[in-house]
Amino acid sequence: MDHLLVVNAGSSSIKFRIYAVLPGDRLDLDLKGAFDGIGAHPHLFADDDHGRRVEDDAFTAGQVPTVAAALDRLDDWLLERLGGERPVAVGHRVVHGGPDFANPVPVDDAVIAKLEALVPLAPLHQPNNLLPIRIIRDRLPGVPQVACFDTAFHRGHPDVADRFALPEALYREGVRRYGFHGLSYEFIAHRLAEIAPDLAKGRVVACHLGAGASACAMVDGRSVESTMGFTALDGLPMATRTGQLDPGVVLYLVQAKGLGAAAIERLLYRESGLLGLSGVSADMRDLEASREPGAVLAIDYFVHRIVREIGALAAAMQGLDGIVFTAGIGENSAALRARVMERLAWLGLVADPAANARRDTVVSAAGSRVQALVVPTDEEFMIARHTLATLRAMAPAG
Ligand SMILES: Nc1ncnc2c1ncn2[C@@H]1O[C@H](COP(=O)(O)OP(=O)(O)O)[C@@H](O)[C@H]1O
Ligand SMILES: CC(=O)OP(=O)(O)O
Ligand SMILES: [Mg+2]
Repeated sequence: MDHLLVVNAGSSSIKFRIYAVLPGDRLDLDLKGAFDGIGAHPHLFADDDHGRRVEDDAFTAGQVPTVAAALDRLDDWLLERLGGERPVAVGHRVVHGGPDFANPVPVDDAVIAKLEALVPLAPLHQPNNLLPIRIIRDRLPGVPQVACFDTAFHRGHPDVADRFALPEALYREGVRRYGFHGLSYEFIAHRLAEIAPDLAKGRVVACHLGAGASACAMVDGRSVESTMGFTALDGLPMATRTGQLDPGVVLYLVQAKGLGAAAIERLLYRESGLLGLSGVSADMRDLEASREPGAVLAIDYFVHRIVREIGALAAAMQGLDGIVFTAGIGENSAALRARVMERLAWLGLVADPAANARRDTVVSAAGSRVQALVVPTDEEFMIARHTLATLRAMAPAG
């Protein structure tokens, strides 16, 4: 039996899957797990194909301070799970594909060098995406690896959505509005076509609200706008990232306060967002449980910006047929969804509070002009499909 390994290394977690590749290239999940809470409350867990927990280990922050440290513990364990077998391929999420990569690609040294050059544009993610690629290249030489990009799904944007109002030369060298969370949005588009085919053909704003957060405008299943831009800093506020910020603030930090690039990067990527606003936590669960004024403000700001962006994306599409909530916060916080839906009443969205509390798929009321859905995302499934398709294109089965 052939197996496929999928690795989604993020800013604070490594999600992994092992799939059996069945005849007709159907994918059958064998193992699903994650090392999450890295640097805070590290936790390694995995479930087998029957959903039984086969691994459940908690660590101290000091034992697993970084994604690199987590990978150090994870690689032997994962190779053991493969039982000494070499997977047919390994698929990876890579956050930034830059101007060169609009599709998944087989990884070689030249590709790694190009992706390495994009590290400054995704400092929380790109180094963590490249590390497992290097580890597997060393430990399983010759096993094909495929990089699947968060930017790829957005590459068909109309020109006006792809640009900043900067001189053309900067656009040509790659200073563009790429958009991220593309694997997640591609999965949502795929899933909507199955569960709500009419809506899937319409105008939808999908809101990926996790540690990173963005919204994507989709028309007939294709991305036409994203709140994220050149980097995954733009748009909505996130766990520790600012979201949209007047670039004049950055000039002020340089000119009036003498901050250098490293200090600014730390501020914008790691000390801001829900954490910076609240002074309490980067985690929505902590904020929802807190009565601190900062925690209340952080959630108010998050809701305000989500609603603002949905309005802007609806205007960009000249109308709105539905919204989708996904990722950690979007899938799990009924309170957050309720507040967003309440503020979209003017667009014709009528919530169904009981359905929302139950986390039904459809959380808007029957007859609501704008539908609202909760759709759990599955970036790893999308990576697996792309990896297998890329593998088949490399070496046609015969
Ligand atoms: N039950 C819940 N209620 C509110 N927020 C939640 C809940 N469960 C998870 N979250 C939030 O989801 C976020 C993580 O989302 P996730 O999509 O897993 O992030 P990522 O993959 O980007 O690390 C956490 O910040 C946490 O606050
Ligand atoms: C692009 C991005 O922000 O990803 P994540 O939500 O995994 O941090
Ligand atoms: Mg994520």
